[in-house]
Amino acid sequence: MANGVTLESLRQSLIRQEDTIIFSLIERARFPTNSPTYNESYVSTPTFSGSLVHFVVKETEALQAKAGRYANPEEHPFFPDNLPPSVVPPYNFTEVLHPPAASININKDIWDMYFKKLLQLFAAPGDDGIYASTAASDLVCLQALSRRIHYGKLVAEVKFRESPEEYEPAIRAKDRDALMKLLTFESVEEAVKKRVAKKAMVFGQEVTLNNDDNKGKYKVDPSVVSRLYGDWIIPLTKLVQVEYLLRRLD
Ligand SMILES: O=C(O)C(=O)C[C@]1(C(=O)O)C=C[C@@H](O)C=C1
Repeated sequence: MANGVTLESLRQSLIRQEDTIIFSLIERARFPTNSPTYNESYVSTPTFSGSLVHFVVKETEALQAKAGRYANPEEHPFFPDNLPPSVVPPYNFTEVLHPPAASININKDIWDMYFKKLLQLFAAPGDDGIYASTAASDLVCLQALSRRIHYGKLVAEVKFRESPEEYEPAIRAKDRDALMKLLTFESVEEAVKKRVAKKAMVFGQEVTLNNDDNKGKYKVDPSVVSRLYGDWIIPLTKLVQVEYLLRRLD
């Protein structure tokens, strides 16, 4: 494969990204749900009105755009409209993806999934007033999830290059179901779900000098992490793969 990218190397990266995602969930779980962070009338300035989390993500993305973050094809902003240009020298990222990939950004779905489904599964109900830090940890979670899910573009490219003759008829027929079948490896998905639960146990345990303390107490419920992957993260990664493949022959 050109550029040294293989399905195996991409899977290794997805495995490493599990660590980032699980640590980000553990950090967010330090805070209770803190619902005022998501109140649409919390911030009102002459140039912005909306929730605190929206404000923090939008303003942070503007700064990171200036620092060149979104010149990297692996990064996708949640609020792409009116982002300022980069002020840093351009880096020549190797082009692995087919150019229409750039039009795929499912962060809106990721945003909705995170706030409507995921958050209440791992943040305890309550309000401690620490809203700015809560929003900052939400941003870290969202960026880690977005990076992982959009990695589907690379995974799909490699799968296509490995067997174009299998994918081309389904792409031409715009047959989403056939593409979904071709790109699915159930045994890999099962391994991912088991591994992330195990990582949540290891990373989220209380570490004490007395081995017997806190047995079975985790900072984020391992079965919830497994469910986040099985019900949302993997399906959205597969959705990105289908979207990418549908444009692969454009
Ligand atoms: O490893 C792959 O082949 C992927 O496409 C990644 C992934 C995942 O999201 O973890 C998605 C679809 C496959 O069924 C297995 C795993």
